[in-house]
Amino acid sequence: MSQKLRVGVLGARGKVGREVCRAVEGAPDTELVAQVDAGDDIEELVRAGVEAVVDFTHPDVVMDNLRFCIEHGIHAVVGTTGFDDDRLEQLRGWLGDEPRAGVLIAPNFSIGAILMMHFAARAAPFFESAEIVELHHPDKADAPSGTARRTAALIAAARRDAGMGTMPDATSTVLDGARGADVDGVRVHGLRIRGLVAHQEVVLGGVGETLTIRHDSLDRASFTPGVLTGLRAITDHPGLTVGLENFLDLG
Ligand SMILES: NC(=O)C1=CN([C@@H]2O[C@H](COP(=O)(O)OP(=O)(O)OC[C@H]3O[C@@H](n4cnc5c(N)ncnc54)[C@H](OP(=O)(O)O)[C@@H]3O)[C@@H](O)[C@H]2O)C=CC1
Ligand SMILES: O=C(O)C1=N[C@H](C(=O)O)C[C@H](O)C1
Repeated sequence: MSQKLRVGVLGARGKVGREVCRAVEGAPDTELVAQVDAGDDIEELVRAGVEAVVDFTHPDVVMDNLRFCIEHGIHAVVGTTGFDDDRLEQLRGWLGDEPRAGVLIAPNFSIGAILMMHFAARAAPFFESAEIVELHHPDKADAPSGTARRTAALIAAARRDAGMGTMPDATSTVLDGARGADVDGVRVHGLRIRGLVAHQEVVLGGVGETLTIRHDSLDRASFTPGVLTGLRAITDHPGLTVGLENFLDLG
């Protein structure tokens, strides 16, 4: 076997970070050489000779972490949410025209969730209506979820490509928020319920029928096979990649 990839985890003591550390330690081709959490010194990544980091921290700190990694030529596989177009553009600027590092931003690393998004985009042109319900644990940092925002963007693009207009909705809303958030013209509804992990339904509707596509992450271990896939691919993909589906063959 060739040398193992030297991996550092940012957010190592967090809910997902802990699972990622376990997975990196357990895989035959990766080696966990640094664990960094809030209050630790990020320079530890350099001291430990990290080649690629995994970041599951917080939307407020992830950009500083990535700037450090890019400046030091360290590849990054990022699960942390909060990436809008402005942030992606900023990352492209830091990476420059001849990037040394690869950065993967993935709104969701679970294979089922990626397929759910893929199927929703494929189905969207066939239905007049489409709305998203995302359901998460109440300790989640942000709403709507990164997955819901990405799904809405994919559905909106599929509808645009198919020449579809706005969705039917004659409601006059009497209470703010009653119809959820408008993300690229797609309504997104968020639930925060103790006991849940990460779940999403896409409800599509046409004349006399509905199609519901649902995904459930029942355990945070669901994110780790995708993280390992990202680590194995990122060293050969300098520059910015958005979405793990770019490293999977979805047919
Ligand atoms: N893309 C995907 O597949 C998934 C993405 N996520 C996203 O990942 C992020 C983390 O989620 P989750 O694990 O549930 O959150 P947690 O709050 O459980 O974990 C985040 C960890 O990062 C630590 N942290 C804060 N600041 C820094 C810093 N500057 N450097 C290093 N570590 C830091 C936190 O410490 P402290 O608590 O002391 O602040 C905490 O231990 C969220 O944005 C979430 O939405 C989650 C699941 C899947
Ligand atoms: O915070 C979480 O838990 C999750 N965050 C990601 C998101 O915002 O989409 C991925 C998954 O839904 C779990």
